[in-house]
Amino acid sequence: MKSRDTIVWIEGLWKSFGSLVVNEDINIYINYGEVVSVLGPNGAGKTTLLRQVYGELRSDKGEIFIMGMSPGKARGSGVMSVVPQEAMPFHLLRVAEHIEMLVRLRGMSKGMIRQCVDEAIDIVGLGDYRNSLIYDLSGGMKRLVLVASAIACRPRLIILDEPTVGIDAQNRRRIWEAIRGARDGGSAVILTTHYLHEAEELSDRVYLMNRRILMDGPPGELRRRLPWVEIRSDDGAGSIRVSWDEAVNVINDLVRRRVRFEVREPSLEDVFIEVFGDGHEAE
Ligand SMILES: Nc1ncnc2c1ncn2[C@@H]1O[C@H](COP(=O)(O)OP(=O)(O)OP(=O)(O)O)[C@@H](O)[C@H]1O
Repeated sequence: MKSRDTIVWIEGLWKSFGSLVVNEDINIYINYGEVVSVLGPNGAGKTTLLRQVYGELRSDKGEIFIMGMSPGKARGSGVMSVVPQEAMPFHLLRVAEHIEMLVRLRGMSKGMIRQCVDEAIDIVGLGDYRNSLIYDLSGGMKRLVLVASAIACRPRLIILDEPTVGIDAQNRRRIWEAIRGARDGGSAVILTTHYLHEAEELSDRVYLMNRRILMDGPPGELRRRLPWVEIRSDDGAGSIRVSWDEAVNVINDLVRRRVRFEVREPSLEDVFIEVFGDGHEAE
């Protein structure tokens, strides 16, 4: 619901390319201090949606307000930052120079820049590479430079389109920490990812979309909408999915027969498969 805490308000948004409708009647809100993930299969229209939020694409119909401003105005006033899908940093700059340049472009006052550039470098763990030429960094480290540039000096809204694609586990965790830190500092973060475990770890709320929004809510709430629990036992029965009520009887029986077993609750990936089918590319 829209409230005093709402920073992004999207209502009745439509976008087509020729005859292809990519976003259909999208309604989304994001509050300060919230991480919101937009999830869906390839071609679901996630990037197209984000491009409208950061003012790179014009919507056909509907409204987007960011702190009460149009996306173009919000971008011009420096309240948001973005890491677009497949973005590359400027290769001929050094790490600290890159972050500083992007922060300056957002109009930060000079006195504060040094401190928040250093803070961002620390958060993503690039301290040893502060003065390295970006050209010489690995692909994953270049991604860290982009994320550091986006979170530095805490813009009110941070937009990240698949920020961890192709990133190793250690650097992925650094990006997660950066996102959590931004959230804890009061920024709103909107991101897309195909890594459902990542969405589950990070998000306060998720939107599942395929052209239009099909489901939304906190990950825990969406998981609880699946009416089963999975029990894997060593007695040859393999895995079975039973209702929560039945689970009590099954588990009592396994305990009585001294059979080893594991219980698995539904994950966000199970929700995704339920909504979109199992031909998706989630990890
Ligand atoms: N500029 C464009 N012109 C024409 N069609 C486009 C354009 N941009 C995107 N599309 C089409 O719109 C649809 C949605 O694309 P979009 O990139 O928004 O999906 P996505 O959910 O971000 O996909 P992915 O998960 O693969 O990144 C696709 O069918 C794509 O081919």
